[in-house]
Amino acid sequence: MHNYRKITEDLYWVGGNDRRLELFENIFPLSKGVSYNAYLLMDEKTVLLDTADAAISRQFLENVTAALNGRSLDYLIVNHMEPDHCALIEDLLLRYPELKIIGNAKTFPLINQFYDLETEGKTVTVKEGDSLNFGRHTLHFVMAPMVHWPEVMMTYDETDKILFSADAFGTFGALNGNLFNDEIDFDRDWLDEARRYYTNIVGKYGMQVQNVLKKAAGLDILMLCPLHGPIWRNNLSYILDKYNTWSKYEPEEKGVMIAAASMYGNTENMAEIFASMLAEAGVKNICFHNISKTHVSELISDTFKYSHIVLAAPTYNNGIYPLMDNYLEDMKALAVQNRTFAVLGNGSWAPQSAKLIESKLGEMKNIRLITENFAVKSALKTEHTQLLKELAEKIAEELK
Ligand SMILES: Cc1cc2nc3c(=O)[nH]c(=O)nc-3n(C[C@H](O)[C@H](O)[C@H](O)COP(=O)(O)O)c2cc1C
Repeated sequence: MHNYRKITEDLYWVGGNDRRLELFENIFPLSKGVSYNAYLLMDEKTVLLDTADAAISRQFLENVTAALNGRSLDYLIVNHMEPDHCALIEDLLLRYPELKIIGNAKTFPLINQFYDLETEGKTVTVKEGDSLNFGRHTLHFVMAPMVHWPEVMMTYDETDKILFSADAFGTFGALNGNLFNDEIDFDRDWLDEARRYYTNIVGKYGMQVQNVLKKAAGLDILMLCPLHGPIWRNNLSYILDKYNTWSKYEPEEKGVMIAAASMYGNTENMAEIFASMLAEAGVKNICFHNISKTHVSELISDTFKYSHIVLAAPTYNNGIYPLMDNYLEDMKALAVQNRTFAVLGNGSWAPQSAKLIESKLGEMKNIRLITENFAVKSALKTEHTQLLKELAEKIAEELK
């Protein structure tokens, strides 16, 4: 049975939710599912903006068929060629043989790479600033390369002032019936997943996001329609400001994130004691992760969120404890920058972890280190506590 939704007089949401998928991109845990959004414009011509993931093919096709209400589909705009949004192009071509596909010069080679489709004579290539009229609506195309693939573009409806923003402004999390941001408590229920989505999926491409934000600033936008998560139809500055902060790699909050790795509990104990010292020094905004329990995507999300980060890890085979090493590699890959780090090391015979972690942090941009090879042997002893206390007080002072 179809489950499409009306957005405006002639625009419909024809996407669907997947609450079964364990891992997005086979990496990121989805505790709250994910939505794949697609939009159908019913003008003199019928225009679909993106398709969906194969997992929701039946729901999507039923929605499109029902919303078309007996009409045929004239155009498909492919804003993004990632398979979670383009998996159903073939199904549409089979159902609507007259369908024309609108994309840019980078879209069509990707279609041919992923699929064996007969698209000869069925494509319309657009470039930056081009516009097409479909009756009442004129849509114009805004290239958004690397937000987060090279072919990504956004489509701006000049008539109703709606930006179809591809993956930008999207979030993990299935829609719970409510489709619009003004029907939900985004800050309470969605922000953490939106940050986790942005930082892990698009985080590397801050500069490209900045470019798109500049383009968006030149448009009069009343509604943002992303490919995942709720549609924004008021208070747009909230999500635009978040994107601005995240893409500039600026901390969202003054506070401390502690990421502790430990096998036998001694490094963890040191991190716990350090958390208490921070609290006693007056720091209120502290979050603590045992990195063996917290998925690295959440660690990355909090790394983007907090101003100060404490990494605590034992030495492992003359190297960094593997899960900490993996987290550091992810930080590097996602271009984490502009942060203050303190590193607490441990090792029973030749502690190396602090030195090695600090060296990796040194490869990242604008990282400030407030420790230098601080390491204990096996467990924290009173001889180290004064130093730790001073470190906690220094951080507290900086957060005032
Ligand atoms: C597989 C393995 C490899 C280790 N390699 C080193 C090492 O290269 N250098 C060192 O000083 N300690 C090494 N250690 C010892 C731990 O780093 C050390 O016992 C540390 O205190 C453990 O902290 P934890 O109680 O937080 O797990 C190793 C331990 C294990 C299990």
